[in-house]
Amino acid sequence: MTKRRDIHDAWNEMVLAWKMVWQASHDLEFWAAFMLHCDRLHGLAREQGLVELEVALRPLLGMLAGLADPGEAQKSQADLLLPNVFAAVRDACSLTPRRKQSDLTIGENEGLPLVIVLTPEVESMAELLLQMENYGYSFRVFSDFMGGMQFALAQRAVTVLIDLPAQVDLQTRALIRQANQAGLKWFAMSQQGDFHLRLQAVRLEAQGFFQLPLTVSTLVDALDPLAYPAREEPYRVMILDDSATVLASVKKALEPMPNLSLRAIREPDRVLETLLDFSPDVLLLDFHMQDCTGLEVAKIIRQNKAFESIPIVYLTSETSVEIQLEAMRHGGDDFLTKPISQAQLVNTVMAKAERYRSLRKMMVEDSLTGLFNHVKTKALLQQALLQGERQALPVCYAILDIDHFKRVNDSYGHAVGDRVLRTLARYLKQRLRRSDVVGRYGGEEFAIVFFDATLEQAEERLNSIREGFSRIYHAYDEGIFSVTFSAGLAHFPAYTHLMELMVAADTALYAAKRAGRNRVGRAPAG
Ligand SMILES: Nc1nc2c(ncn2[C@@H]2O[C@H](COP(=O)(O)OP(=O)(O)OP(=O)(O)O)[C@@H](O)[C@H]2O)c(=O)[nH]1
Repeated sequence: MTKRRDIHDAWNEMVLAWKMVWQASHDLEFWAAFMLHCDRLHGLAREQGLVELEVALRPLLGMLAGLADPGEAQKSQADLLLPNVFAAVRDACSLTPRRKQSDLTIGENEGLPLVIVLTPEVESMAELLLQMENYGYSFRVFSDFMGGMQFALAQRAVTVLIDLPAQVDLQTRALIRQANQAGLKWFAMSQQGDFHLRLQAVRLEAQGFFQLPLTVSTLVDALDPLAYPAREEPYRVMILDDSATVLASVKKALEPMPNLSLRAIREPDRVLETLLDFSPDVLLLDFHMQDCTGLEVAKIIRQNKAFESIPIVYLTSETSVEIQLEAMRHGGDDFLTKPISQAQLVNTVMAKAERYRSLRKMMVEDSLTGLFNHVKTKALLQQALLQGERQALPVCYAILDIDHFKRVNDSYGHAVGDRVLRTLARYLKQRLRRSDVVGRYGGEEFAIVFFDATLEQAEERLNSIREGFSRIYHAYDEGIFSVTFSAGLAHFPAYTHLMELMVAADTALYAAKRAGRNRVGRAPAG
């Protein structure tokens, strides 16, 4: 994204120094360190003839030069000046010059979900939006609401954030109506959070309301479902019935259902292979077939550990309660008595499938972060290794551990610690490919499986994630802080067995910790 790496790096260091000031604005030493970084950036700007950046830095340097007894007032003053510097840095580093049509541009990357912000207070958004860039969004901020909305519509923005004035004027109403008509989702934001304004936002069909100042986590929580909608796979329903008439009527009832995929078979001896291949969320099973009973088929299915919890619903004309109870004792979950009403069939199938899905989700997901849990991550790593071996493709495995996480809990509280874990989880998911596996290994440890990636590719990706994550601010009651992580990386085929690979990554992680943390360690070639 940048062609002036040194400017970019100097700015990042300046931001890190600023964070220290933010946390202790009375500490002169932190101010002095911050000033050194400002000086350095200024020097680079002069060397490279970046006049805009030089000019933007001048008031800040002037203020810092006269600093004697710093505190909150000086912090606020610098807070006002920094967005200008930031905008000039962006201009200097941008591959393409900043387009004049928007007042502030964050994230030039093509393909990133675009968010448009309409606000008269353009500069006040700069820091927040810089943070959001780390989460994979690109932003345009407009003070001209009309121009901004046109841009949003033309560029198919994911959403628009509109700074609502206390009295929503006619022009803003017209713009909002235009967005609603085009199906463009928008959020209201305002310094005020009074009932009257919230009511107006609701009536104007806002997706949500943000009271300013806005935190990164609130914004990401609201934007993620729009930008990255969860891909809900259709429920898979399998039916085994030797009657063509029953199959036809079940198909007629279920096939038009959206979000449902049906697989029908008539031969009992194909049941195991079809279960394996189709992996249904519910099985409809004929109770009386020519060659065997449904009860016998259910027993065969339940002998197999992989299928022991699939819901089985019998289709039967059997009305004897005793026989039905006997069948339930042997692995059945429900009965549908023929002739089956369409509504009853659809309701039963959906209820069973939904419950089975959420049960399976609970079994594989970590409840805090929504990532795969330890057991599932390990199983997926094993699967990736087998696939890598079959297809002669490299597989990398990384274990990540947040640095000094105990201090985060001790200094800011367990709840803030939990939020950091969730932030890292979300950040990892956003920055990795869909084909990569991300899991929470336990505590403050995470694991990644990079499929079909060389050690160099995985290391580069991991380092970029590590740097990005270290730039994210985490908020607590009284300010902000940042954290880093260390990682250990090992790869297949250098390590062919699961345990060898995991131990190698673990050893590399501890070497990275010993070497000073905030780095990626590589396991030796094996
Ligand atoms: N908030 C929160 N903390 C957790 C969770 N699981 C583990 N922890 C904490 O994570 C911390 C891990 O601390 P240590 O193993 O000493 O390591 P560290 O402080 O990260 O230090 P290094 O790994 O050596 O950089 C402990 O304080 C645990 O209580 C969790 O789910 N939520």
